[in-house]
Amino acid sequence: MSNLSSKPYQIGYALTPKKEKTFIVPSLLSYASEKGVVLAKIDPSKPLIQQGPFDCILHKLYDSDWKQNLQDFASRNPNVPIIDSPDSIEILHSRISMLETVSKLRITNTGVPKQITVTELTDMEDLKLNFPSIAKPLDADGSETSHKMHLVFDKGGLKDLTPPFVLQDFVNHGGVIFKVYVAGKYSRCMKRKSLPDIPEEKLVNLKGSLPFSQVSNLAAAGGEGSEIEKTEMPPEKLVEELVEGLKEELKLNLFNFDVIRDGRSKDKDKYIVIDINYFPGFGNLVSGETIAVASGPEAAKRGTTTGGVAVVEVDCDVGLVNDLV
Ligand SMILES: Nc1ncnc2c1ncn2[C@@H]1O[C@H](COP(=O)(O)OP(=O)(O)OP(=O)(O)O)[C@@H](O)[C@H]1O
Ligand SMILES: O=P(O)(O)O[C@H]1[C@H](O)[C@H](O)[C@H](OP(=O)(O)O)[C@@H](OP(=O)(O)O)[C@@H]1O
Ligand SMILES: [Mg+2]
Ligand SMILES: [Mg+2]
Repeated sequence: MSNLSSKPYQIGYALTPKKEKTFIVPSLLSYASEKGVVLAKIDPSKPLIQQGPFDCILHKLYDSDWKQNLQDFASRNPNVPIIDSPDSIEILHSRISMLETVSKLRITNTGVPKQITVTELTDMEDLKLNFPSIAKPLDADGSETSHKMHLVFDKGGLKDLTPPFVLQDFVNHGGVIFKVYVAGKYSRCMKRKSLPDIPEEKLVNLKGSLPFSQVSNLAAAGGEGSEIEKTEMPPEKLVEELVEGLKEELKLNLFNFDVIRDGRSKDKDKYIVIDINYFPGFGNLVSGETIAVASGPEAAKRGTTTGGVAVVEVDCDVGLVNDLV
């Protein structure tokens, strides 16, 4: 598939400087232009309707001015695919509504860890809590603080935390996490280093809480004989059911979700979803992996955009390219 029209296909992108640096890489721009695709930087401080013209909008900004700007543009350009809809993205910005999407799926052998929302630290005494647990900021809006987490070993560990947060059961899972990247109709599951297990016998000596942030971004522990190498991938069918179910539920083209094996279960094929992210770091895919994103007609089928003609190909060495369907 390639751009059959003589006019270049214009993708307008609105990203933070950090995201632009990791995603709009020189190899992407040159590869895109070979396909008749131009990636044009949007100035989010100016009206979108005065920029362009655009055949597709790709964005990962969340402030209210940008949302209004995008809405004004969409109302005048109903046929331009927006990847992805702010309303759909919003569901992932609360760690409660995020995981509720998984609970709605009717898929056996999967689920989410138990979690409670803590809005204030009073009245914790009579709460039945499991330890160890993980305290995660309630908001998962991409801010620095949204990744600041704590392992909590006993009730005393709660006093240092700042509500609102979710207190999620810590589930031993063998120190390896599975990150499933979804881009339109394509998906890839990859292994990444995770928090190590906390054996019962160690727990008795652990008190209070321990801060950490974004362990899954640690360089893959790879190497011969490492935990990661030895760890089996989840059943393909289960991953596929989760991909299709979450695509339907979330109505998103670009996302990934974190899955861990449930070490509490006697069934070694029980896996739980612990996190879902909009427009993650596709460049983190193992080099040479190539996935393609179908928005436009694919997305239109799910009613997230109204048509449009974008199939984009992500190659972590090259980045994101758009082939017109
Ligand atoms: N319920 C859990 N049980 C065991 N380990 C967990 C659990 N939840 C999270 N973790 C560990 O903590 C890490 C960070 O958790 P999570 O992915 O929810 O945070 P995040 O800041 O949203 O990360 P990301 O960078 O993937 O967006 C996970 O990669 C995993 O190693
Ligand atoms: O290893 P991955 O690709 O999962 O790392 C992602 C991470 O999961 C989140 O999606 C980050 O986005 P925010 O949650 O908005 O912080 C991504 O950061 P970004 O700067 O690439 O958007 C990480 O790459
Ligand atoms: Mg995660
Ligand atoms: Mg996350």
